[in-house]
Amino acid sequence: MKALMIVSQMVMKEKKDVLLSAGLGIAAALIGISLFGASGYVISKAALIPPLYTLTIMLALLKVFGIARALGKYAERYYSHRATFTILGNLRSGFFEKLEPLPPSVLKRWRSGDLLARFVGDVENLQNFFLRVFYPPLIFFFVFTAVIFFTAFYSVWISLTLGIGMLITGLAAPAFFAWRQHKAKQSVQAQRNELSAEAAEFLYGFRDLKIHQKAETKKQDLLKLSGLALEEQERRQSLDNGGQAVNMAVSMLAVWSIAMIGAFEAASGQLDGLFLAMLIMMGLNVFEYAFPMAALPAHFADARRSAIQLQSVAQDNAHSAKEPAEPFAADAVEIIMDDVTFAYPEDFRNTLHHISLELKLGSRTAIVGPSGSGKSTILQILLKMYEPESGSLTCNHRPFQSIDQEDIWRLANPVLQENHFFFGSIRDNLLLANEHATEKMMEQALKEAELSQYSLEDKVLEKGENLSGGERQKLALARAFLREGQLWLLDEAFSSMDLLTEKRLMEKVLEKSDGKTAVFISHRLAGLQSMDQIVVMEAGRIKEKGTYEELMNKKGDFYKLKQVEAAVLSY
Ligand SMILES: Nc1ncnc2c1ncn2[C@@H]1O[C@H](COP(=O)(O)OP(=O)(O)OP(=O)(O)O)[C@@H](O)[C@H]1O
Repeated sequence: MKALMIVSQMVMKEKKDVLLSAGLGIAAALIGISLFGASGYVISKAALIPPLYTLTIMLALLKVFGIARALGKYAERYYSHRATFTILGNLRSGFFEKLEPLPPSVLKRWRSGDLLARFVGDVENLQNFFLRVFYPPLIFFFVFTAVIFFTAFYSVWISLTLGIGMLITGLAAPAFFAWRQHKAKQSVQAQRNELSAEAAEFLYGFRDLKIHQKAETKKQDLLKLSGLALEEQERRQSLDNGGQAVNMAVSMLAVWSIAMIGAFEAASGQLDGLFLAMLIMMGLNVFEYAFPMAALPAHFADARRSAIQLQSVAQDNAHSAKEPAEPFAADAVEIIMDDVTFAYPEDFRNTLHHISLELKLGSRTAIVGPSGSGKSTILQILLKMYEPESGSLTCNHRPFQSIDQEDIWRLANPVLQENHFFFGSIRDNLLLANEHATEKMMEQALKEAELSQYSLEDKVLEKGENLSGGERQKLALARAFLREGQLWLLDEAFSSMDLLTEKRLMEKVLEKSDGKTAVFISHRLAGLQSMDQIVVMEAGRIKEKGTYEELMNKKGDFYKLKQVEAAVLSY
């Protein structure tokens, strides 16, 4: 319920439009019922051949009712749709605002297709909350109460019949369908989210599935999910149709009863026969407002599920949200990691054990070690993507916890193992690193990253599919050359390049990052002489630390790794 309260609050933010549309909706409905009632009365009156002026006045009145009803309906639609779309916009931006500050580590917990489906489908579902859940009972209650009250002046029994019809269509039938809806475990949207998550994975992994001849199996799984989603949609449709049919049947029965009671009362002189047609017409019209009540439980359940699904993403934000930190900026960075132990969320083992590391102002550190030893994890922690379990980190003597992630990212100049490239041009992808970069700066960066064969206009496909692995790394370096970060973090930034290109570009990076704090993660051990310290990792622990000379003289792990590398290269 708490989730729906948040949506209700969002609806009430548009109080003016909501109240206007409700007011106009009630007015238009009452005018419409009056129009029908008055038509019935005029038909009956005309049969008694009244003076011409009476008929003229009554017909003029009908025309006024007709115009007023049309205007009222138009205005009601205008305000209710304006409210709906503003609410939809607020929901979208509200959800995005909740997602935006989420650290990538939290976002990674969600499957991309699922997240996208939530962003589109669940948010869209909630727009129905106002039009199909909030609004219909309001109109239903006011219109029925007014008509029951009005008819009571003519016939208590007809008024009572309308009251019973109101209870059945507005309470009993929706309660029955709410119970049926409650029995359904899944919702259409939940099925769609699952289908979307699977479809996204199918598309991402299509090439690998094809190569491993598993595309057909995956396709069958997808078709099965699609079938389930369709089944759910059909079940939901039949529930809607059932609700409509019940309300239609009840309304017909009620109108028929009104006709019978009216005829009996007119025959026995309790009711002036002149009003019989009017009461029947009013009865016929008022039940129109009962039809949306039948679908209300299904829409309510959908809105509730969607609100919960969206809230579950937002809750992650609440968990990770901290007090707003004091802004942090620096011209140079010194980071001290002290006895840091870390485990990935939902991982039972520690990935890093008691890591202590000093990244002094303007120093260069290389982290080496076998695959899986925790090198990239150190970088993730330096980027504040994750918080350590124990131990502390300070940046320029300020605790990491008190520094906003955004401030760390602003200072950082990262070239990670996987860099994302967006569909667009080389220019678009470079501007991402520095939106103020001029054409000249971007051309220079391309040249320095040895990508002069590309122009800024050249196309980049989604995820940089049309670039080679090495070219993608060069483009990532070009981005880094455009940034003015104080903390260079390079994780296997040259791993897809040939040795000569790697050497040249490493020299360029050293030149560009001169005087700035830099961390280089590498499998290769060549060219580390210029590092201020080399850290050797193994199984999440620091095995050795020192300058190149110190480690070579020590003849420990680094020395052995160098020997192995030399042997492999000469092989
Ligand atoms: N997001 C994650 N969730 C859970 N475990 C992870 C995650 N990322 C990495 N790990 C685990 O943490 C350990 C260290 O990984 P990390 O990527 O830091 O190693 P690495 O030394 O950088 O390896 P490589 O040289 O292959 O890039 C590995 O055992 C890996 O399985």
